Amino acid sequence: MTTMESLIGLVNRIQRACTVLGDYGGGTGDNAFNSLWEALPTVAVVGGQSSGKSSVLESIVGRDFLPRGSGIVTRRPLVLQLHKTEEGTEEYAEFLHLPKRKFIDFALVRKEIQDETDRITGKSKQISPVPIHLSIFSPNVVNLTLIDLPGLTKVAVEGQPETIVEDIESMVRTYVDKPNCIILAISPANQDIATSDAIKLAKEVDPTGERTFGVLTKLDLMDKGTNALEVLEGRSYKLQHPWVGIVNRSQADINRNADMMLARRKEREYFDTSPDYGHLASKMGSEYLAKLLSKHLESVIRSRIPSILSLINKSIEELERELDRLGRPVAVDAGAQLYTILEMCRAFDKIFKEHLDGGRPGGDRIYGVFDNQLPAALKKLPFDRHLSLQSVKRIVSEADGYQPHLIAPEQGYRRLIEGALGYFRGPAEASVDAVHFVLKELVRKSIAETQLKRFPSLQVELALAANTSLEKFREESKKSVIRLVEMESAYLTAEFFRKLPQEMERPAVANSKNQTASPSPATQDLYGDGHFRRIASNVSAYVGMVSDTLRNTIPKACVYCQVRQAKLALLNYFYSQISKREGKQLGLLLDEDPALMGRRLECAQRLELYKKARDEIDAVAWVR
Ligand SMILES: Nc1nc2c(ncn2[C@@H]2O[C@H](COP(=O)(O)OP(=O)(O)OP(=O)(O)O)[C@@H](O)[C@H]2O)c(=O)[nH]1
Repeated sequence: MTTMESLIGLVNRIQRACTVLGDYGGGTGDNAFNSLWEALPTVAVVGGQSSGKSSVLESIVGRDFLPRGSGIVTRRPLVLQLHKTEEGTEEYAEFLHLPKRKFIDFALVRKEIQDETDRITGKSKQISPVPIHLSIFSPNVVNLTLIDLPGLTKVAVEGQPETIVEDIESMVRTYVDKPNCIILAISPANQDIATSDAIKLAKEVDPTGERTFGVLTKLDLMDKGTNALEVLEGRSYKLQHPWVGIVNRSQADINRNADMMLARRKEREYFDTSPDYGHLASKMGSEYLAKLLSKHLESVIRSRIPSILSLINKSIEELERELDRLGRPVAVDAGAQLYTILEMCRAFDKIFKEHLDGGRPGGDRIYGVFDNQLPAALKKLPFDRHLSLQSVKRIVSEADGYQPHLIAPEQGYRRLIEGALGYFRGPAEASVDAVHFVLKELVRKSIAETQLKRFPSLQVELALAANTSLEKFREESKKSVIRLVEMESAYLTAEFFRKLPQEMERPAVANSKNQTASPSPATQDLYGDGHFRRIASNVSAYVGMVSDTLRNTIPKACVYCQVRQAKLALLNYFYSQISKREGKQLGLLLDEDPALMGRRLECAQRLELYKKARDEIDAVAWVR
């Protein structure tokens, strides 16, 4: 195999693989991947209707094989891959959509193109961007790939949708817009070149004429006494590549079923004997055009190989990264499935702990509960109201009953304190709830940060089990903090009250330093408002002390019962559930989101294509 054959062949193989993956030049563009196709040099045949596109293609191939008829015959792109074979070998054609079937009879090729067109577009005369791939193996061709596109029209005819004119143009544009597309612009010589659809479009997308090959057909149909030298010698419209004139079979030849090889010979003769074009004869005709294109395509491919390779390498990296993210496909046997599940649980557990212990955010919010929420709630408790003068008087006298207290209202103190301590339940329970919600949120977050999102059923089940555990921890924690509050009511710190008389007298002592003779104010208004105010302030001081204690002990209870338990045993409940499952049920847990499975498959296929392409390029690119 020569370099030329292998380079064009390589691009052919990559193009075919792209089509299999639904990634083709005229594609819909909703493809998230870089289109490899777009990086590949292609030759697109464009021209107005009846400009002679089919005829040019057929004479390049040397066979009749394209559908003919009135209206828009080419309604899907035809990717025509020509492979030169050894002299004397049999010619045959093959379609990508019918692998393993060799077409020897080219009339059947024509029929298959028609049928395959209709298969996608229906008989509706609609057009479709999905290409048909046809390979022709023949000693009479050069290695070349051409894409035949629907002919540009100006008006819709019988039964065609109104939009057909624009539809065709935009389909053709998706090909010729690409900087890697070589444009084979077909114009008939018996028409003013200024009105050529092909040249109009080429001018727009390739103003410098670098990638446009101008082809002039129907030279034989020009009016007697006129010639196309202005065009062919590049004066009418200048292109970087020389114009090629062509003489195809006439309609009469076609009707007569004139042989293609004979037509080629007649074309040769036409130029060789032409008084107008004799001096250009060696650079005219369909055979010359085919060789010219083949050589050009090969050199373009060669020059693009580094950029194609770098695109392929970049895509391979992207795909591998995406596959890593999507995860490997799930194992089928129960043991491996259980292993996969446990592995994911471990990963989840690790991430969850990192959120709590630091390294990942979120655990600090629990400290926020203890440092802000709890102290603020404690501060807001309505002790002022509970210990207002009125309320203290009422509670103390109710506690005294018919016998007012003599010195200190023992019962009154108890009732006031017990009443006040009841208020601590609220903030205690609220702290437990707040910690619970932080933990729950961290479970959610941790799940999102693992592979678990791949498996919706497993994810739901695990979240459910984790939350059930958290709920249990919350209950325990509530019991504990309530117990802390109740313990404070159950036994009051006697020492505090033993100290009281001294403290009551402290202001008096202080006073006595200055006014030695005056009696202590404490004794003065023993049963007046001052007495009750003092009781209120004593109770308030005691309650403040309890509040300080609880501010320290409630967090300990929450951490002990909830946070520590979550770290130790969050998934225990899940594990006990899982161990009861049979193999089949395990498999169900690992049911993946179908969209995700599809995506993985797509990535894997594409990765394989790109890797194969890379290997092939490596194998041929440096052969000289
Ligand atoms: N005499 C002569 N007739 C030609 C030449 N090229 C094409 N024709 C005729 O022009 C008509 C249209 O040619 P096609 O090759 O079918 O043109 P097309 O651009 O493929 O047409 P659509 O597929 O309908 O868009 C046919 O009858 C051909 O025989 C030529 O160089 N000389």
